[in-house]
Amino acid sequence: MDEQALKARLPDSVAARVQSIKLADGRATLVLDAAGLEAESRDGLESAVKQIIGEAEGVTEVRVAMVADKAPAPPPPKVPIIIAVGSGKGGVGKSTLTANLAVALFRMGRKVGVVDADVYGPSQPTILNNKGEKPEARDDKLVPVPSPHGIPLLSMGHLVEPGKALAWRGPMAGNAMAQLVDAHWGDTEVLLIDLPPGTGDVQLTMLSKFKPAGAVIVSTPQDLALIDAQRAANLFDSGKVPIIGLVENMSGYACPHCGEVSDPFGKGGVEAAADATGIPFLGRIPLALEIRAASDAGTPPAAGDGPEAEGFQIVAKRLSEWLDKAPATEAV
Ligand SMILES: Nc1ncnc2c1ncn2[C@@H]1O[C@H](COP(=O)(O)OP(=O)(O)OP(=O)(O)O)[C@@H](O)[C@H]1O
Repeated sequence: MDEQALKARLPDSVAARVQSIKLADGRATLVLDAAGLEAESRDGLESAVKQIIGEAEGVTEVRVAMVADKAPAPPPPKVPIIIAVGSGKGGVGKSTLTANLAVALFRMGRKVGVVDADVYGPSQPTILNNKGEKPEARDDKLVPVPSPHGIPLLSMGHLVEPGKALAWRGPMAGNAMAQLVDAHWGDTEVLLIDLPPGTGDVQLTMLSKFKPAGAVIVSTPQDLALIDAQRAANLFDSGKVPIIGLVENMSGYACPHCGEVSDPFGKGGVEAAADATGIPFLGRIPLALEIRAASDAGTPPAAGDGPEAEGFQIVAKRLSEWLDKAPATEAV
């Protein structure tokens, strides 16, 4: 059998890639043009050629060399848009808001993930209901843990025993946060980061390593909480992170017995502060026992259609409008 007859055994699409073919002493040597092929297709091409040519009479060995002028450019890694959720002080409902915003955005059709960077008091595995699960690692990066509400999550709560991270010093906490963000987020479009309260190392690491596209700040209507919220806003401002807006949590309490609405922390303070500083006001979430009970039970109100879902839906809608116009996130 001569070389042309050997080439004729190959399908046309493969034969078109043959740059040279030689047959000597039973050994067939082919040089194939592999331009534009991904690694998997190259492997497939090589084994197909080896098989077809190897079956020809008089061929005892097949050698295939692939050449390509240019390797195909790998697709650019997809980077989710990072939104930080911060507060000046603890206990104002930042974690509750983050989880419910994620769920509300998901129900609006967005692919959302959550990073629980609150290394000192991780509560997202409880709220999003995947406590006790452990993320796997692939190629030195963590794989987010799915949750029943459609939100993949990475939390320090998945990695350390409750309370263990309390003794961590700043850089350790910052590094831990970096591992949670720089993970296999797949096709996640929006990553909400639940930050620890205040303006410490985790926040600084985040600003230097993964600059968020924007920040949402949560406050209660109390004067002191507002001053702290302003401090958090200043931190984002100085890191040139646009502040998407302020959310007032625990505003107005409806008594479950008589229905009377009272304002344990004052009313409208956050909106007034937003007006005064020119920061957009995204909405208010009432203080409701159901919100607390639902969070503890791993059923965030935004996953249902009860009255407690409404405030979260309004804030999520405003955030979604902001996302439509958001600038591209800088590479992670
Ligand atoms: N609107 C609300 N109505 C009733 N309870 C709420 C509301 N928002 C939050 N809570 C409850 O208040 C407590 C603190 O909320 P959360 O953990 O979300 O605050 P946080 O700001 O993230 O606190 P930390 O920073 O300390 O983790 C939780 O028990 C939560 O269920």
